[in-house]
Amino acid sequence: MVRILKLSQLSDAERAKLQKRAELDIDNALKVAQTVIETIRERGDAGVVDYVRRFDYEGATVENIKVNEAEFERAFQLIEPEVKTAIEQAFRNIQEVHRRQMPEEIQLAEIEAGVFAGEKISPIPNVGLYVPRGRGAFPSMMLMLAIPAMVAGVERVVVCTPPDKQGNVEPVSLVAARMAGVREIYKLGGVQAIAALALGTKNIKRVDKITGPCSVYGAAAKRLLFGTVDVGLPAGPSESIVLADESTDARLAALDLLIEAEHGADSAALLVTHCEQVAIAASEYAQEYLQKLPDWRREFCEAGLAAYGGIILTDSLQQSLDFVNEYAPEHLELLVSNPFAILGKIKNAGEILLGNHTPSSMATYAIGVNAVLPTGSFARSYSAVSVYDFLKRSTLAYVTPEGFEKLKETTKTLAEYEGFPAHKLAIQHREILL
Ligand SMILES: NC(=O)C1=CN([C@@H]2O[C@H](COP(=O)(O)OP(=O)(O)OC[C@H]3O[C@@H](n4cnc5c(N)ncnc54)[C@H](O)[C@@H]3O)[C@@H](O)[C@H]2O)C=CC1
Ligand SMILES: N[C@@H](Cc1c[nH]c[nH+]1)C(=O)O
Ligand SMILES: [Zn+2]
Repeated sequence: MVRILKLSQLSDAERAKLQKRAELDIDNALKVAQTVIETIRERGDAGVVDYVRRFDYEGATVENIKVNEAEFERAFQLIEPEVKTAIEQAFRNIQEVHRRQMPEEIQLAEIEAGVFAGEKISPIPNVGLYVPRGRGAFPSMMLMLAIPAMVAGVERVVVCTPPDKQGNVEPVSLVAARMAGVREIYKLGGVQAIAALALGTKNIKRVDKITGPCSVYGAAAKRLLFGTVDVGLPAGPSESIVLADESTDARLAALDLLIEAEHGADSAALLVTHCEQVAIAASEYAQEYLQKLPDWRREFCEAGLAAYGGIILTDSLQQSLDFVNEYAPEHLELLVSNPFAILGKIKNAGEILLGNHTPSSMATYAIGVNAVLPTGSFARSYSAVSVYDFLKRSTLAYVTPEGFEKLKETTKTLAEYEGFPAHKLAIQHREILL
């Protein structure tokens, strides 16, 4: 049985524990990350290689940590035809979604007569994408990061992803990267990846921004290198809420609970409902479906559901909605009779999936919406990865002689008040010079 927790009977401490999820035990990882970062700062490529050898691939050398052309070609040979077809459809949909996000390059509006203001959008010149590979292969994450970067027009896209023990990068990720036009891939994971991208070495030029989900080690490195590089959204252990009402098919609720739970023992998979029958039935079905999973994934589910997840029984749909908004889940499935009717009440969620035919696995792989999402309650303020993660905005202004007349007194008055005489002079002299 998956545990059923009655929300009204939870103590404040129990509620806070749920809310916290698997708060990364980052202290130990911070110590490791500090040492690795300092070594890479001092020893550059040699330091990077030492840590690849220690953590991932014993045969790493300065030469072989960059994926070469032969490896890309081999990846295209290795990929199964049905996987290639699937990747192609995913690619098309992700590209379409992100193309539609692209704003106009230049926006300029007349604010008052002769005063034009707006923005110019430009891509970030160099970005590093982190594609994880600890507890699974993630070609889907390669697509979710590389496609928006490509659509945004980033000039240099660098990918870091851990090698396996034989020194190989997962081949479908290589195919996905190449389809998106990525040419520069390093076989680096965890701290050494983030440090190399942030600090730069002789062989790996530094980037302006790093984005991508990672485990606690990558997260620790990002925390320490914040200030040296833009580290993007906080995307850690996966979490979801399936919201159910009396109309929900408990089998669907149970299935979708397990989508999240199987990611890892640190995943937070929650089913939230005010309907006791649905809660009990879903708990039983989940037990049944768990038996269909391989041992290691089932163990992840059991551990995560007992520690951070489970079924939350509320008193009403409104209480369920309040819980959702307080929790701010990465993924939210509305498995209720009329999801559109309650959509307006959802305030905080990284992703909102509506109805019975929109399970979060489909959003992860095929729909086209981005599956790199903020976790750990950061969906309160951060958004899914999008083209905006790879763009920045310069404000833009143009003032005509007519506009100058309209703004000059205000500018002089405020410059005088703030005590900036050169600011005022630039206006006064223009009145004479122009
Ligand atoms: N929020 C989101 O959108 C997404 C989140 N995720 C999350 O990202 C995370 C990915 O983590 P992983 O699968 O573990 O992959 P990972 O690639 O982040 O971690 C593997 C790396 O960790 C390093 N490492 C492992 N043990 C170490 C040790 N003892 N000391 C120092 N470094 C060590 C190694 O260098 C290795 O390359 C998961 O929590 C997953 O749920 C994954 C996809 C999407
Ligand atoms: N759904 C995952 C990402 C994933 C990729 N592959 C499988 N799952 C997440 O939100 O973290
Ligand atoms: Zn997933």
